[in-house]
Amino acid sequence: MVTLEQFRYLPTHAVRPPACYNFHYAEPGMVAIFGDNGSGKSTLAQLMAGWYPDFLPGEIEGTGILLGNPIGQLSLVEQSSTIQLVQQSPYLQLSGCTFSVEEEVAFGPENLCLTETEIMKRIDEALTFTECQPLRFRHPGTLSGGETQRVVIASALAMQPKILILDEAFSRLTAQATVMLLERLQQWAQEQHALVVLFERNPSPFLRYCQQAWQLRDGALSPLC
Ligand SMILES: Nc1ncnc2c1ncn2[C@@H]1O[C@H](COP(=O)(O)OP(=O)(O)OP(=O)(O)O)[C@@H](O)[C@H]1O
Repeated sequence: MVTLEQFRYLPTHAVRPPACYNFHYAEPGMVAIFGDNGSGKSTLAQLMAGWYPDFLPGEIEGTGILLGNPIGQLSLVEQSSTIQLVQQSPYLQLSGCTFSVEEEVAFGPENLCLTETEIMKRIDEALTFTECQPLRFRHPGTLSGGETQRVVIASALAMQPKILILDEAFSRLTAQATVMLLERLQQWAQEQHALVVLFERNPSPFLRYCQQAWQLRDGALSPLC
């Protein structure tokens, strides 16, 4: 599903030498990439989410393939139905133009021109999955950090992506809610034949839910298990 071979991203006005990534994973399931603050996790997560070149200006070298498409070939909009990225700051990912959680989760699927029945089904499933049903009619702007984070994850799931990238997406959740979501995501990935890629600083509690893991350090990925 994701292949990076001698893949380098050279940002415009780079302040440090480019990292060289080697990464390949083609099975459904959950994997993780761990790295310290500033190790380049978010940049790699964005590259895997197809943000180059729309939101990552610069040059790329080497081979980078996402779901069979070379990185940079499809626009972000074209990729949104198959690849979703959830980032650390949930408030930045709300659309800002909806008045309820239900509308917020519907926002992506509505742009796919699905039937009303299919959209409602996806909303229901995503809200149940993330335990957001009680928030359904709340205004997104009134939610807590943890609630917003779960709504943003629900919005990504409602797109039924083949690659779901979660960049420190559990940072505002309780340990209990994190474990609940990890268990469900592990099962979801198998059922949907999808790949979940976690980007986190610490292996615990994430490592035990992953089929494979890597450490991002000094601009290179090395296998952790
Ligand atoms: N491939 C790269 N080549 C050159 N610079 C990079 C590359 N990847 C990241 N950087 C730069 O390194 C810095 C840290 O990157 P990034 O924000 O991706 O790290 P992070 O691990 O997500 O950090 P944090 O955990 O603090 O959020 C940024 O200034 C980014 O532009």
